[in-house]
Amino acid sequence: SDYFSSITGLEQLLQTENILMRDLNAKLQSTKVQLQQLESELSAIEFEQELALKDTENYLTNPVNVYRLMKRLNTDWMQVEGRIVDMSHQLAFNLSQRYNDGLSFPSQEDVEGAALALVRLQSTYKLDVAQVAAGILNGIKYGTDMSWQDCFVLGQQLFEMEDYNNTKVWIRESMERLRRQNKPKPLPQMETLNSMELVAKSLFQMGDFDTAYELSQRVLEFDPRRIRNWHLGDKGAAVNEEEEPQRDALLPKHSDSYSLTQEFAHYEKVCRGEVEPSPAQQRPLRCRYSQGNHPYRQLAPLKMEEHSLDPFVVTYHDMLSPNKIAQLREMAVPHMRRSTVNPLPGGQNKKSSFRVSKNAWLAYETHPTMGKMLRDLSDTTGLDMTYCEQLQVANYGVGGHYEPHWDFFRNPDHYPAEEGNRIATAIYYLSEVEQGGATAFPFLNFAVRPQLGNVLFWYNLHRSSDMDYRTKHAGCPVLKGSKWIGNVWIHEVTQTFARPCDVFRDHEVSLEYEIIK
Ligand SMILES: O=C(O)CCC(=O)C(=O)O
Ligand SMILES: [Fe+2]
Repeated sequence: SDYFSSITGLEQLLQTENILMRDLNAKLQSTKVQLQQLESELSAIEFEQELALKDTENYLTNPVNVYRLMKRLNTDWMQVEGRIVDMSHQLAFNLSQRYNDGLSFPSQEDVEGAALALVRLQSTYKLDVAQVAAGILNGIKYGTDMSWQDCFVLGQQLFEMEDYNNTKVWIRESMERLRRQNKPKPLPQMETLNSMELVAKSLFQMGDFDTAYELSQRVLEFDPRRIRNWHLGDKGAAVNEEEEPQRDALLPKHSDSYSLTQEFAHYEKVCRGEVEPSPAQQRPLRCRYSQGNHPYRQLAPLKMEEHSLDPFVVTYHDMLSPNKIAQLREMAVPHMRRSTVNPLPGGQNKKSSFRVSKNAWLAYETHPTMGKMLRDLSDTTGLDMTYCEQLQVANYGVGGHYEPHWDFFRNPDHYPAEEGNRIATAIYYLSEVEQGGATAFPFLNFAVRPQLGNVLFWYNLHRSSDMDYRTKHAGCPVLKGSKWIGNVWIHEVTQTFARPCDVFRDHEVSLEYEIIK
């Protein structure tokens, strides 16, 4: 499972469908030939029957005809039976067998994850549902239209996830699409009509009369007799209060309280690029050549772009070539697992909708490219790399994201005392992203778009080694494309000379950012 969290799993699913498709096609082709044969045999028999019916007595007094009638019934029809049995064997289509053969299928959790991702994108980027359903993202048409059934199933999924606001939007889009469909509408399967009725009844009970009405009208258009399912006193319509406890509130179950805060709404704005730092913040910022901390950089100076001076957040351009990036990603793919959050050493890692991506940890010693990355970082930042975590390569699929968080640990049990906390973070961008997927700093009012080979670097701690709460950051949801990054977390203890501590505690400026607003 966990196919929805990154692109690598999805490729397997595409492969599964490709195999199923070829399978089904082969079956259809081979049975087509057999069906044609049966048809021609049938018409030969029909011909005989016509002859017989025209003049039955004459027909039956001919010994040849009698013999052939006998033979047809005694053997030919048996063969027909055999052929049909063969055909049904050939047609047998057993998905669970394919599952056991090792083909990948998404689980219920995957389908829910994909639905959640779609809704997350819709809300973060303020997308119009009608446009999403038409395969259009921010004005660019990428995919094919969703059918009314696709939209309905998504609405139903959201209903089961108790996200009622979005249920309504998608069910309405589905009904709108159904209404607009000009060509004759084939009668949907009975299960579809049943589900439509069921959702309509639930919406009715929850007080969303408009959507319920709309839905029931479309059902009745298909099958007017179903009006009887709506008669008063109908068992199906009346739900026993005791069996079905009243739902607390019309708030989506999946949405934790954080996503309802002002702070979160502001973060979404930063992801959409609707805010920018104040002029006072921006004025001192420069793009410049820097010699870093290594004499070699006098010949090949670094291209440094400042995003913020306090806290210090910068981009170093062109730190890794496309070739090396390809190598890294290749090395990571076989080890990619669903990302977890805040693992306590020895504790249970947790999957979470807070962070939807896959990652792999790679040891720097295993490949010269990675060793070189560390040396470059050290030369660039002046930091000592003795205590840094293994390289974490992460991949976000469409809808993948990492909600605002701090990289430092607030609980000292989460890091080894001899290494200290995460003093700095360096993110290598190992891909670009067509739309979305920026690294956002909601308190600093900017977001950095992934650019191949760039490194985003910042200090998580004040010089006094207090935590700098202003460094809260996030990976915005990927709207189109797939995002790859390499995280390097550098720890505090060996940095005495590289970044001498301040005698004064300089952390007051960031304290107010600890509180969620
Ligand atoms: O995906 C991003 O841009 C940020 C990732 C991040 O903050 C992390 O992995 O800690
Ligand atoms: Fe982070």
